[in-house]
Amino acid sequence: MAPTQPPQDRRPLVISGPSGVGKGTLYNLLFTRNPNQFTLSVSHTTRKPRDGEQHGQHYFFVTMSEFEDLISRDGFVEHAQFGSNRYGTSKATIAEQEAKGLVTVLDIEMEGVKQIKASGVPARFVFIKPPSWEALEQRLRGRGTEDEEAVQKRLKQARIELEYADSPESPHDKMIVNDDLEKAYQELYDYVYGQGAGAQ
Ligand SMILES: Nc1ncnc2c1ncn2[C@@H]1O[C@H](COP(=O)(O)OP(=O)(O)OP(=O)(O)O)[C@@H](O)[C@H]1O
Repeated sequence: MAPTQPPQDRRPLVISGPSGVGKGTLYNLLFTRNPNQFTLSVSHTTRKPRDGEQHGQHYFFVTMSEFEDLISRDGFVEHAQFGSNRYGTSKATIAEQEAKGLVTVLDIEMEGVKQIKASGVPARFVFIKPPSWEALEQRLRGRGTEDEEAVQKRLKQARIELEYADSPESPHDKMIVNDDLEKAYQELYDYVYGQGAGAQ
């Protein structure tokens, strides 16, 4: 039987790793097999909503001045700029989910991980690794969501992320190689619920 209670350790779970390694696949398994215990963090962004995107579900869509106001009030655990748009995870968002008894999962890239670590906000850091470089390339291409230029960009960034994860500055509490999906899930589950929990 899957546990009906969230893990005892309710600190936010920061999941990072190169694009295409299977982060989303793994935490979505965690969510569906253990319902009502986890929640994926909803970010703030200054970019415009795309068709079908809902405020509060996909993102909190805010203006640049609202975003900057929140930065000045130290309201983010991490924030970044991509192109002309800003993205961030607010402290209030995490606190609201914690108050509901849920564990917040943050799917964050390397710079965000560094900021969260530096902020001192309590969190658990998990890094997902590919079994090999070739496997990562295959997964990124196989997913079919990016054109070749975007694949190359993601692979370049992947090298940087993997080097950082293996460096002494790496803040990760747990590294999981996502080779066999069920094995990787079991490792994630055991870490999240405590040693030897035994995935259902
Ligand atoms: N263990 C696995 N073995 C083989 N394929 C896998 C495995 N885990 C995930 N995949 C596949 O790899 C692809 C990338 O997975 P996913 O989209 O979850 O990656 P991601 O790390 O969340 O990427 P991004 O950071 O770009 O959102 C998907 O097509 C997924 O089905």
